[in-house]
Amino acid sequence: MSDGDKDKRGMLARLFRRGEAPQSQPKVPPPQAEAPQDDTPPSTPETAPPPAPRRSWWQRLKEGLARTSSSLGLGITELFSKRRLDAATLEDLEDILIQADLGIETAARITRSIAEGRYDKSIDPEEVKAVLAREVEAVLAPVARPLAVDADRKPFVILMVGVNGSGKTTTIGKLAAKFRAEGRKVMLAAGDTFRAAAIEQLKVWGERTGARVIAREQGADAAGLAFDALTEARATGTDVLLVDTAGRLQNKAGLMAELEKVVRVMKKIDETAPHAVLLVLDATTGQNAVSQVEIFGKTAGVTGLVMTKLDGTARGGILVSIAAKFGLPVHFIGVGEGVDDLEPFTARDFARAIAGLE
Ligand SMILES: Nc1nc2c(ncn2[C@@H]2O[C@H](COP(=O)(O)OP(=O)(O)OP(=O)(O)O)[C@@H](O)[C@H]2O)c(=O)[nH]1
Repeated sequence: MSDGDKDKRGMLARLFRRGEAPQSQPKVPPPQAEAPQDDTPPSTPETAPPPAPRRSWWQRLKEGLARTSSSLGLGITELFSKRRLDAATLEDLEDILIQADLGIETAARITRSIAEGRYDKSIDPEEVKAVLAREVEAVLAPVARPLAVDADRKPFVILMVGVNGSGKTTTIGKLAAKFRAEGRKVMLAAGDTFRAAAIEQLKVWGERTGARVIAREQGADAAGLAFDALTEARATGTDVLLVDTAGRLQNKAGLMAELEKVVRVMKKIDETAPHAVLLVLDATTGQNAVSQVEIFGKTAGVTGLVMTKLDGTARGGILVSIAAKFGLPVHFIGVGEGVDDLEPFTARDFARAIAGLE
């Protein structure tokens, strides 16, 4: 079993331990079988114990970004509790911001804003955090855009792309749960035909969310699968088709060519498809995410971003760097493995959470 397969199995085990999976053992259908069609939104069985009180998204966001905010917060508190604002303090502040991956431009913008009218004065660290939040929000506001699902496009096709392990399959599952909760008919295409565990993982998400899953055996042609899925989704009045793809390294030309083929083939059925191409970025990969945006943007025509695993890094500022550099819409962020740990991206909440404000 590869490390990736172990990761996936570990992920599933953790989800089930946390009680987010069905009450019974997950029944993973045999290879090539498809999850049963189910048009009713998922419901809680009558015998199920009452669910534990849910933490709000704000609580989960704050906890998820705690590594970044405490590292920034500690640095800022240490710096400003003893010193007056001078050139050296500003330089140290800039270093702290750059270390959190906020990017050189944004770091300079924040330090400029702090310096204004405060030179040679003592400053409360909380005031610095408030300026940080304000400036980060200003950078992020133009890119915080909800994913608009056009109901006239039936199905609305969402292609998920990204490097290995960035969180594509998990994000598809979380999005399927959201769309199902909105009463939409959802189909999942297990286009990550490279790895058997990815197909199995998507089938489990299909069972959990009541979304039909179109899957084939490992190694099958991903473009053919996407073609069949789109044909069936059209015929069955599906609202949203989410297409998974194999994790690919952005420097592997063959895999990129296969991705282009998936897009080409879907256009034979609907020339406007895919209607959204979401690049899933793992926040823990740091600055490497920048080159992923560049290459996937050229190859796959990325229309928006999802950033996952913001809970796994002290450098969550990478999202701010990417926003400032590319201006691509950021639709969702993930701060954990659970189904509720993905939410639409909002600039103000993210900025306040990263700055450690209440
Ligand atoms: N902590 C944390 N883990 C996450 C998040 N999103 C996904 N993961 C985990 O990251 C691992 C990889 O996620 P997958 O969804 O399998 O990634 P993938 O991009 O489909 O991977 P490939 O199939 O290899 O291309 C899994 O263990 C997920 O549970 C998140 O927001 N936070």
